[in-house]
Amino acid sequence: MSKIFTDKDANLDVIKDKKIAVLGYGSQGRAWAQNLKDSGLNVIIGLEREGKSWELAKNEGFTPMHTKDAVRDADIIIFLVPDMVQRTLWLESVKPYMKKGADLVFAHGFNIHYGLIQPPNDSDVYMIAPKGPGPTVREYYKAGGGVPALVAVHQDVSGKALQKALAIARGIGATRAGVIHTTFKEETETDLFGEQVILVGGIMELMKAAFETLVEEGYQPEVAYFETINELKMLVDLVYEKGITGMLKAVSDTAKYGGLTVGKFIINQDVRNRMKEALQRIKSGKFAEEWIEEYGKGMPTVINGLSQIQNSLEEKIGAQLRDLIQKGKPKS
Ligand SMILES: NC(=O)c1ccc[n+]([C@@H]2O[C@H](COP(=O)([O-])OP(=O)(O)OC[C@H]3O[C@@H](n4cnc5c(N)ncnc54)[C@H](O)[C@@H]3O)[C@@H](O)[C@H]2O)c1
Ligand SMILES: CC(C)(O)[C@@H](O)C(=O)O
Ligand SMILES: [Mg+2]
Ligand SMILES: [Mg+2]
Repeated sequence: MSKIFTDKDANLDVIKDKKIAVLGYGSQGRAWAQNLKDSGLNVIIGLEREGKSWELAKNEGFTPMHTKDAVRDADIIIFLVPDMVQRTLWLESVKPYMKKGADLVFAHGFNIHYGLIQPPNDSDVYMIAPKGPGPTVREYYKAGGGVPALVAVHQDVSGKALQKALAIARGIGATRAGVIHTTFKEETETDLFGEQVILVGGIMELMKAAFETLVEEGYQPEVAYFETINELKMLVDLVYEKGITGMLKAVSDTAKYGGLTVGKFIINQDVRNRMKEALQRIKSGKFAEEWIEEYGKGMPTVINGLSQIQNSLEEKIGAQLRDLIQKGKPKS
């Protein structure tokens, strides 16, 4: 079994006197900045523009600075802007202004693994990759818990890069849940695979396909929504709490039999073959190439895809039912 690092393996002392510049105040940036600050660390926020993120950071107790000023005397520089923005930010606002030998830190390996950022030889380069969305990183930390993470070291000039990665993992709460040591390559490839094949792409299309099949066959959309989208959370919660076996034990024997037989008919060998194809595209760098090109064109596929989803029947039904559904949620 992989070694799992927890609080007892991570000491904040190694970074407690360092100035930490968090670049970006979005999904992860906001969560990391607040968690690191609440862990007693010295955090400053670096942003390119005085826009929405700037206002939010200010309203939440930070004094944001322009990136070039934030990195000037930072000891640790954390890239928490979108992956496609990091290279330009690095070249234009970090590299020319950073202190010699400052640490470069990432939450995902994309830019280092695919060679978009070439760090100087005298910097420690490491990663702490939370295995969950930014708002959850904050929510779990505030409630006394944490979201698990992976750590990896790309360059270790000081000989302390892993210790510092674990300290940051502790500062954001991840060592409360468990941290695994990996490589930039393994994190990048598995993270992209996970979000494409199941967490974002797979689950979204499975929900949509099941919902739309029922509606096309004349069933009430509200019934279809409860069945194919809303209840998913409860079954995933059971898997989260008690494993797949625990989930199977909670459902009827009819659901167990139907699930164990029809599940394999739906997610069949063809699907597994296409999963391997998707992984191959990631490993070969083809996906990265395509994503960089899409970003360069202004992300038309992302913008159109999002707009189609926003205007879909399942989203309209979900919006109508959500107030009522939320009232049924446990209050704790
Ligand atoms: N979103 C997640 O839950 C998640 C989970 C694990 C790892 N990561 C990784 O964390 C990093 C940050 O991702 P995110 O989703 O938190 O980013 P995000 O999209 O939420 O970042 C938005 C922030 O980046 C800044 N920003 C946006 N566009 C910019 C531009 N053109 N120039 C300069 N600054 C700009 C702004 O401060 C903005 O608030 C990425 O490497 C991502 O892969 C994200
Ligand atoms: C939250 C995810 C999907 O796990 C992350 O990898 C991301 O890129 O947002
Ligand atoms: Mg990701
Ligand atoms: Mg991920």
